[in-house]
Amino acid sequence: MQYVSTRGHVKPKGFIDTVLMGLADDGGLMIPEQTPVVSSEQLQAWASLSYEQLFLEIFSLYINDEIPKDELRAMVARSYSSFRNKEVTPLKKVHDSLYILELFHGPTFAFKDVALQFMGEFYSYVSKKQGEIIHILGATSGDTGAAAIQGVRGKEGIKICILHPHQRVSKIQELQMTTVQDDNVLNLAVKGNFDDCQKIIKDLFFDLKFKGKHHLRAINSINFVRILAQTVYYFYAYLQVNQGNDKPQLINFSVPSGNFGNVFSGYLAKKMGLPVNKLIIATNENNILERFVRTGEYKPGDFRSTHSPSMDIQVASNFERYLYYLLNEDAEKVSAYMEQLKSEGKIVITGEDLLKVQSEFVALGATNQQCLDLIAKYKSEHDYLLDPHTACGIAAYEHAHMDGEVTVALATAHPAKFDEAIILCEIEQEFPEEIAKLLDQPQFQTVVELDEAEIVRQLIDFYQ
Ligand SMILES: Cc1ncc(COP(=O)(O)O)c(C=O)c1O
Ligand SMILES: N[C@@H](CCOP(=O)(O)O)C(=O)O
Repeated sequence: MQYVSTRGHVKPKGFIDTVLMGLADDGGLMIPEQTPVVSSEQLQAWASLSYEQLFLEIFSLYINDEIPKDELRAMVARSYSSFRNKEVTPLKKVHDSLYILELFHGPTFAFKDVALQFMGEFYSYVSKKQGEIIHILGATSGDTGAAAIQGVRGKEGIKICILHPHQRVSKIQELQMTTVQDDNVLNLAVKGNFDDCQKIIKDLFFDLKFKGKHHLRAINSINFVRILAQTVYYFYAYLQVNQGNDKPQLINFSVPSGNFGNVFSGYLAKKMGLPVNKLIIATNENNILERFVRTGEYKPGDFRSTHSPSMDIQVASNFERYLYYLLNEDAEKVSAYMEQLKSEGKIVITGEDLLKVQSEFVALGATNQQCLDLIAKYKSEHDYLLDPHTACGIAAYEHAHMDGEVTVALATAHPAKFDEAIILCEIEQEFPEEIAKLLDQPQFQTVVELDEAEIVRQLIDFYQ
């Protein structure tokens, strides 16, 4: 399996080189040259596998044996040994048509742990085996940063710098990142929003001289391995829902979305042959994706701070990967569209292409009030406490009226991370011990202006 760029100007690369490259050198995103397809017989044969075994089967379709099987198995076992539930991503039945896939049982209580625990192992492996210098640079709206730091803290040969928007993440997210004292961790709190942070890191990754000189590596979902690791739980959920069914059912997934990484993993799983009906894209009031699915116009709007801060994102970086497939893998067309987005501030998809989008996705941008109402409703009707991101997912599911079909709603974070919203619903929750103990710890972070030159100075100082 070789990997190419959505913009067509990167020579095909193997798996490890693709992960190390992160953002494609031509500014695009790396994707597999062909998508491996899993037959229905193969899928059935996977039904009895554990999460870790399923991970190995799916990864073996993509990694060309570049990591010996026994080493990969050990990396996967270590990655998921830190999860509090042995199923890794357990599925809870709400009623016959709705299941909740809990993705928050990892060390930092959000779905990012599923991929980033493995990425920590991966970077450690290439650092030791290949002597690669690993200087991670990432941007976060709160969860990726915490999970990435947890995945590599204290690991030899690795340094990590995370940019987060100052005072725009939840208190627990901030504590998860900034109470880590290991020398290989730097937190820069940027006086801007997540889109600003993401733009800065993308600019730096695209400066190939700077990237090469400082050995920059990506942990955001611009990195294909993040996408791939996230496909595993779509397969796992499908197999769990259909366990023992003679006639396996097509299912819908409702996915709280921001950077479009999680839902793109679902799209990839579907491309690989997973019987998925609709992918429901749930956003908050930063509803660029909803507007895109409804009208075909992809146009970043005004940034809003909401009760689901991790999804306070206007520029969805993985949208480009979807565009590539929508445009029949025509890299020249993708490049032209991305150029247009830069120069005119929007892209418009029309005609057959728009119908195709609408046949694959349903989308809703939940308002702040809808989000809070859903949290209160599920607590009182189902005694289930949703976090505000998951609540947007459930709001989108209810709006889509998928009655009579089976939908799996992805629970992307634990409510304890977002008590600010839970309190507004007049609900008191008990914090898990791992979260409660963060509250009285000292914090380490450097607050910086939204100034790329200043951020670069901080990075050079840290990486040397
Ligand atoms: C809790 C939570 N839910 C949903 C999302 C959105 O996921 P994605 O960016 O993959 O669309 C994020 C952040 O990305 C998140 O942290
Ligand atoms: N919500 C994310 C934003 C970054 O997304 P990523 O999937 O590209 O890492 C976060 O919590 O940081």
